[in-house]
Amino acid sequence: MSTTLQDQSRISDTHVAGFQSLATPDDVRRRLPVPPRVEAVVRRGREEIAAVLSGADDRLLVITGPCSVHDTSAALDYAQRLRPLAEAYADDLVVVMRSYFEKPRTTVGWKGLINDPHLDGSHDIEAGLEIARRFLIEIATIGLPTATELLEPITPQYIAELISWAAIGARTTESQIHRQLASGLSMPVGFKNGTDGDVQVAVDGAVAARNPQSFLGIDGDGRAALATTTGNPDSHIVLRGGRSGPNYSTDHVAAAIQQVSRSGLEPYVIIDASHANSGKDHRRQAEVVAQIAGQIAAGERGIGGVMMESFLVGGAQPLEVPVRHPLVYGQSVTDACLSWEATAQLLGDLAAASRARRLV
Ligand SMILES: O=C[C@H](O)[C@H](O)COP(=O)(O)O
Ligand SMILES: C=C(OP(=O)(O)O)C(=O)O
Repeated sequence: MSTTLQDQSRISDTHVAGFQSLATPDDVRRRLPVPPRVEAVVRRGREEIAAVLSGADDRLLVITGPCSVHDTSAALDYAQRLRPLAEAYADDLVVVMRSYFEKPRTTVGWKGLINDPHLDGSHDIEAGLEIARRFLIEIATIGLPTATELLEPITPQYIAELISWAAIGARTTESQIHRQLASGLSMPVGFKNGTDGDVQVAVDGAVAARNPQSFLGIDGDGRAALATTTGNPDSHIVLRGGRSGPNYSTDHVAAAIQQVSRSGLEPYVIIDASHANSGKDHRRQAEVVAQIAGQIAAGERGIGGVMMESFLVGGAQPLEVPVRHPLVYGQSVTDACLSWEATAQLLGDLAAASRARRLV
């Protein structure tokens, strides 16, 4: 821990136990550079997602993967299984792997692999940033674009260049910091509706992100910097349900499309089948995906994408930090996930729905 002028003051940081300097974003990027194949996968992913969400590509975006990555080997195993299906359904689906390292908590809990990569409360964030970056390179090397939630305004400097789709989550969608951040990001960004179910905050977030912004950030050297952005043309909204209930029904989708259109956004939404749309019940999530597939097959063009929380083993297991007992391989330690078998079936159903939509 370093000693600073602030440490010598008795009125500053009275509730701070310490600061620890980290490697700068440029240090980490130099240690783990982007290979040309990875750059091509990230770029293609971004372009295809943007094309789907602007109506230029009539396929369906499917974002699928674990609620959180806690064991990179199991998540790589998932990616190896997902890749052949992504290829098989490439005429109908743009498949992107959920690779979530930052978990927003309702109150407290494990905050993800970047914050606590050893799952022991040591909060080795420097290691977490490198593990996340290495993992994203590995997934892109397999040939899959990745999706993540960006929760902290500083982490993007370390990992964002490897990501093809980003979410601003339900708990931060109304935050000016996150809207400003999204305005400078290089990939399409989805704003979730609020935890109370309010869709307008997501629409407002997407509009704010399309505009140029000036705000406080850090540069590649880790120094405080004035960041000026040009605005992100590929911001959109994600329906995830809320305390007021689910919002994936035909009526909810029609209302949301009207709402985004009124604000000047393209008439497309992504639907998250998990979270408050499924009550975090993975069995219910499968029913929600099936219902959404039905809407798509019936010709609903406003559904640009579907998100599924999915891992190798269905459900979720409790996580005690530090971990004292072996964890079930390939099972979520945060929200309940669809099993691999259920996911494979649903990917086929969504591909069939996307095909059917072209004929309506
Ligand atoms: O997706 C994950 C969770 O829904 C979110 O992080 C909140 O989790 P919590 O309510 O268990 O804290
Ligand atoms: C936390 C998540 O979602 P939401 O912001 O919708 O709760 C998530 O997708 O992991």
